[in-house]
Amino acid sequence: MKTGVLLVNLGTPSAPTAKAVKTFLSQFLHDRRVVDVPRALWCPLLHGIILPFRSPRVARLYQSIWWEEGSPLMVISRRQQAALAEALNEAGIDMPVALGMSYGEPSLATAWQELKSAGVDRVVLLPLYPQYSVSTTASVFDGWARLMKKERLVPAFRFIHDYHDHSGYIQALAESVRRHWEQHGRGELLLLSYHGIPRRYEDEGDPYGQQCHRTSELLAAELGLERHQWRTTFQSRFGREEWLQPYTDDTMKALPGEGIKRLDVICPAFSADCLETLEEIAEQNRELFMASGGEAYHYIPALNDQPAHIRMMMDLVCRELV
Ligand SMILES: C=CC1=C(C)c2cc3[nH]c(cc4nc(cc5[nH]c(cc1n2)c(C)c5CCC(=O)O)C(CCC(=O)O)=C4C)c(C)c3C=C
Ligand SMILES: [Fe+2]
Ligand SMILES: [Fe+2]
Repeated sequence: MKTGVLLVNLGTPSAPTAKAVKTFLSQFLHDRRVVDVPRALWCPLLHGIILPFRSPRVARLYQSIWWEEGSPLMVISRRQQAALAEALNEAGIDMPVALGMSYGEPSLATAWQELKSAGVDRVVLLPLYPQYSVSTTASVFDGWARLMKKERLVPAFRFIHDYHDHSGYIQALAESVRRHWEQHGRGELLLLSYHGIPRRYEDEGDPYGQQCHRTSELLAAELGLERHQWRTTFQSRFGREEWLQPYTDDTMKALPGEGIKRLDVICPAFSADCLETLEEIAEQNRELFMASGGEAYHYIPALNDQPAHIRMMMDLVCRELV
């Protein structure tokens, strides 16, 4: 059998324009794993208010972080794909690596066609979400299952569920923080900000929040931090419902009043930098912290295509070869 790797991430608009953002948001926000409100209530709100008003506003945000080669999330994902393929090749492992996105292009279908053309009949699916969530990981599984419905011969496959406590992941994060401290000095607090989910999803069994807290504990232990030197928060709230707490933005406003003026922020749930880290954390939240009396604010980049991150991906994938 020939095994191939399918790296999956969320996806991103094809251009920083209102039209492209609307297309992307429409596909994303129609996914019942992401928004589970009954369609009769959700669709009028989505089509009447959210898509027309949010798309131009969010397009301006994408413009502020867009790179010459494209959306940071896409550019970094392609680099990860190339780096993993090279690492496998150097190790003498013949395993094609494809990239598929849950929303937009390259789709899972495009990625699967690439693997099929390379003669792959066994697939290791690696959703690049360290912490399992119904809104991300389960949605990758749905996308794969939908695709497989069209196949007569379903390939053998393995699905990497999560890696929130994988030692290579924790060490890669720790290495990144230490390197940052060596280059920029050390803040009084390390804030670990994770993408949020509605609190209700957790109440209904999503282990995401618990896995985020476990990642934080393991990283803090690896760095030898005392309990008052790190904190976990949740960002990127959407809609009126309660999401996982404490909220990142409220924490930013409160920290200087608690005497914390120098802050380091890392976003462990994002395997690649994107709008939610480069704009929301590195820009918007910096402004909140500084306007509330903060003096120094450093965003520590996502693991992206750092060698330690690629080594971790290789380990995750190679474990599935047995
Ligand atoms: C509608 C509710 C949302 C849930 C639940 C959600 C969960 C979730 N998302 C990520 C990672 C990413 N989110 C990104 C963008 C993004 N997320 C939402 C909403 C929810 N996310 C929206 C509406 C958007 C689009 C931007 C916006 O309109 O604000 C991205 C991609 C960013 C990019 O650069 O293109 C990522 C990655 C996780 C990990 C997660 C739950 C665990
Ligand atoms: Fe709709
Ligand atoms: Fe999101």
